[in-house]
Amino acid sequence: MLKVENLTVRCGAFTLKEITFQVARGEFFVLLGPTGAGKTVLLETIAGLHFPTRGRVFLSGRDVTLLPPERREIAIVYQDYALFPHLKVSENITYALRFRRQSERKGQDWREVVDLLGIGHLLARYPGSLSGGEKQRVALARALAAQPQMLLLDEPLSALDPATRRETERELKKLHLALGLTTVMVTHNFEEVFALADRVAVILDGALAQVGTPQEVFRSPKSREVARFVGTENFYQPPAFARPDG
Ligand SMILES: Nc1ncnc2c1ncn2[C@@H]1O[C@H](COP(=O)(O)OP(=O)(O)OP(=O)(O)O)[C@@H](O)[C@H]1O
Repeated sequence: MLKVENLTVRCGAFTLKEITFQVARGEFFVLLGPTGAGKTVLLETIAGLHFPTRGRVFLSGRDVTLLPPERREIAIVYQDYALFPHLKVSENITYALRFRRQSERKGQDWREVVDLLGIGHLLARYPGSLSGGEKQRVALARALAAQPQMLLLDEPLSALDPATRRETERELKKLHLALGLTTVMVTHNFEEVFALADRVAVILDGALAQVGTPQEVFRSPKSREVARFVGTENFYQPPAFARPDG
């Protein structure tokens, strides 16, 4: 579904180095790493908001490396929701559909997404009157109404209080199971990885340090750096063979 091949991206003084991984259709894939590791730059390169200096991005076998964002059929949702304050919730959700012909619309109707997210009662309200959790659901509904091939989420839950965060996490899981949409999410929250991810990629200092299921990455970190990041105490690397002097 998504194939990222040898991706190198320069962003100011920062470089994302030779990133290669694949995400299967319907998979929930998480990019995990400390602050400044390059997760957002990677996500935005997949979305077409940065262009790589080397490497390729393929979506369903199509090389989209040089395509602008609007031709990739990808939706991206940020932690700050980015809703239009002067438009009602319903207008926010249907915003991207205004220029589409009926014949181009496929899959589920936006009202089904509204039902799945339980936000039907909010349609006539303006974003300013919504709670953080409600805004995030509306932002998700707006992204999904455009019927993307893939959903990108940049720390979608990090602005929420712990209780709302867990509730929205469950909603996200439910939505993913219902729609089967290929999803790539950025986070530095370990709990979210275990609650949502089929597989996780650990990004450290602009490089991909390990990819695997959450269990594989947390129980068997491949390097001292990954072990340190995931907080594994019992990482053991046999000492190098000591050569006798002389
Ligand atoms: N447009 C830009 N111009 C210059 N440097 C940038 C730009 N965007 C990102 N960077 C730099 O690239 C590096 C990686 O940033 P990025 O936002 O991808 O990190 P992150 O892993 O998503 O961190 P966080 O978890 O804090 O969001 C940072 O050092 C950042 O300052």
